[in-house]
Amino acid sequence: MIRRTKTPFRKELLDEGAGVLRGEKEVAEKKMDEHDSGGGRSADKVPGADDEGSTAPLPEKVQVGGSPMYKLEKKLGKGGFGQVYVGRRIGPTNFANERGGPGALEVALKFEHRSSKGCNYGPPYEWQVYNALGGSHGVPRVHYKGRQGEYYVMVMDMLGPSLWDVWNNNSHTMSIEMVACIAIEAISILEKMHSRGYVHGDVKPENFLLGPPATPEEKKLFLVDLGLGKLLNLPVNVVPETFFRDNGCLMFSPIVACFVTATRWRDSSTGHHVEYDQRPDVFRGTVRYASVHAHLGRTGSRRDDLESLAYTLIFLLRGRLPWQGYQGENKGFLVCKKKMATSPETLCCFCPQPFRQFVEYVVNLKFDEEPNYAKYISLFDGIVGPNPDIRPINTDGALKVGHKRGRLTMEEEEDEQPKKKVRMGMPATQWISVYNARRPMKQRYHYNVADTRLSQHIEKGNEDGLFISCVASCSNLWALIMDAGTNFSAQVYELSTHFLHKVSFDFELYTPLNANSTYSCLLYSSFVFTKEWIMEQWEKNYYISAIAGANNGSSLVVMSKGTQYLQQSYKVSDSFPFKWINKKWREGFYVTAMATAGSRWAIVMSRGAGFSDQVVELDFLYPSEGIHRRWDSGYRITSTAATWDQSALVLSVPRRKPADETQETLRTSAFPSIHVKEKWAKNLYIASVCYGRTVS
Ligand SMILES: Nc1ncnc2c1ncn2[C@@H]1O[C@H](COP(=O)(O)OP(=O)(O)OP(=O)(O)O)[C@@H](O)[C@H]1O
Repeated sequence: MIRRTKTPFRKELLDEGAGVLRGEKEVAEKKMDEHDSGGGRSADKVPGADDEGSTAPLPEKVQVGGSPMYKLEKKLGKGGFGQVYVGRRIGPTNFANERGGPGALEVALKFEHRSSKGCNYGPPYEWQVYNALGGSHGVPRVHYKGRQGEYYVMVMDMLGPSLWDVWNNNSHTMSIEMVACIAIEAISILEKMHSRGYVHGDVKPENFLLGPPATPEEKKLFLVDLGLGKLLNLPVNVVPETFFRDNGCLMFSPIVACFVTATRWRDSSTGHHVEYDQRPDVFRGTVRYASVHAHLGRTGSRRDDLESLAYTLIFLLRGRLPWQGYQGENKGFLVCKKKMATSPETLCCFCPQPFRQFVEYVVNLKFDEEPNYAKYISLFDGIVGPNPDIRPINTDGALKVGHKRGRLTMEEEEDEQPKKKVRMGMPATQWISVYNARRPMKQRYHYNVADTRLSQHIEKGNEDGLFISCVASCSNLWALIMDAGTNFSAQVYELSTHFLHKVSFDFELYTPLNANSTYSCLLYSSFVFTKEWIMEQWEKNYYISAIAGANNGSSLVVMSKGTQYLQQSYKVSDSFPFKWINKKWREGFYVTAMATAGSRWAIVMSRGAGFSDQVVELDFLYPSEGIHRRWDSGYRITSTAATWDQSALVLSVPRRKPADETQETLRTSAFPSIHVKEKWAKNLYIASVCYGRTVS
């Protein structure tokens, strides 16, 4: 079985991969920009698209893998990696004249340059997927493939226009019946693909093609572009170094793992669902149609294809999606935020009921939940005409799914529990409090504490032998948790109005490994005050042990002596700095404290944190599903922070397992004062607390 390892090597490896993905994201976004501004052009057919293939001229004639000879004719399309041309069969041949099939007079030739990112390890990854799926329901057949000169060439059945072309050529409209037929057929195509263990990963109107016009297949729907897995390829220059660093050829396997899990939801050797993971800097797909989970960097699974299909259908029906038109560097974040904030009712306000129901079903699917394809198909039965022969799109494939339909829906309806809806379109903020099992100890909390009252509580706590274990802020008032069991020997704190709000750059500071070495830091005048204070404390062997930020920009930094930390580094940034965290993970740092002030994040990472692995769950609401999955794998929440938009939870695996691993979390609209006492009665103590966005 291919498993993701929990070694630092894995982090490094995936980070390199993520670098590639960020590159790909730009491609996807660029395409969307073209799409958004031009309005009349398909994302795959943007002006200047020809430039990319200019590394080497395409051959005039092609013959690969025992195929007949083809002459290149008109260009059919172009994507991020490949160029597709009509190939006309020429010359003496033993092949019978066929319309389709291996002897077809006209074929589609897909060229991919050997230096393309999809070909770092040899033939494009898409070839493997076509080997497994080609010719199955809704997937075109590939007849020959091989390399000619600088290009990998795939000879496949010629198809017709894409759904985007049809929509575009029909004044940006499509009839309800047509879209309902597309829904039925597309769900059945995805069902077939998923049943073979694959997910597509880039479902969008441009990737659904009809059969060639004026042929018996002109109303048949096909799904193309099966090569999304290639996006996880690493660039050639990082491969050798990464491969050999751990000095074992087995180190190929994590690469294969991150490669394969991109397009398979089911592990081919074990038959199990692939493991859940979230890497917030990884994005696969096309911004406009991507699922929210894909935006957030979660491992792709069947639900993502269905969510993208839902957006595809609504786009074809309404001609526009509510998150179109965002531009700039922050586009992915803004689009994702808008998707989260758009309820199925709002998204489908001008669409017939079945479309809304479909959206509702698919956005509520769990990571490894088996979609009920038959039920989704049956939603659209009432819209399409009763006679399948005169439907605008052939829905034959769906009949096979439909055979099981009656039975399935009945069983399903009996068993089905009402589901909690995840996307209500109504943002709200709450307290998140995390409780750990501990040996009985004294813990004290204060909340709604104004700046002026802070010192009094802290001094009293110190007198009673308590030190601050965590801090948080709500409505510019502080919450303070003080414990007897921190193991700290001394503590200092700094209340500052200059910590977060004036900083307009990302910056970081390092403590020296020993007190004599020089600091390596960047200075920004507005930050000097707190920065200098922190550095002074670092000199005296105090380390940041808790941090909170208020909406008015002020901050509370608590530094303690007697921590196990060896070195510390922190960063303040406008968006969640996952890339930086990733980099620091590779250097042996782990997140030990987090805070937000307005929409800014402050992250503290430490060496010697006592963790063997760490992950981040980032979402526009409380990421319950991810947390439960992580808990099951031995992770426990160690830091929390939330802005008005997002909540981030850091989960870690401790090097030394506590005797009792119990951890509970609460979300409450008011500070959980009564609940805390109930938890204490069970020897559960507050380990982390924050206030911010947790419901949507
Ligand atoms: N078999 C085919 N017959 C006709 N046209 C095709 C065929 N395959 C692909 N095309 C056209 O070429 C375009 C690009 O193909 P495809 O999506 O496979 O390329 P890609 O480079 O892998 O794309 P992407 O950038 O989305 O990954 C399609 O949108 C479609 O217009």
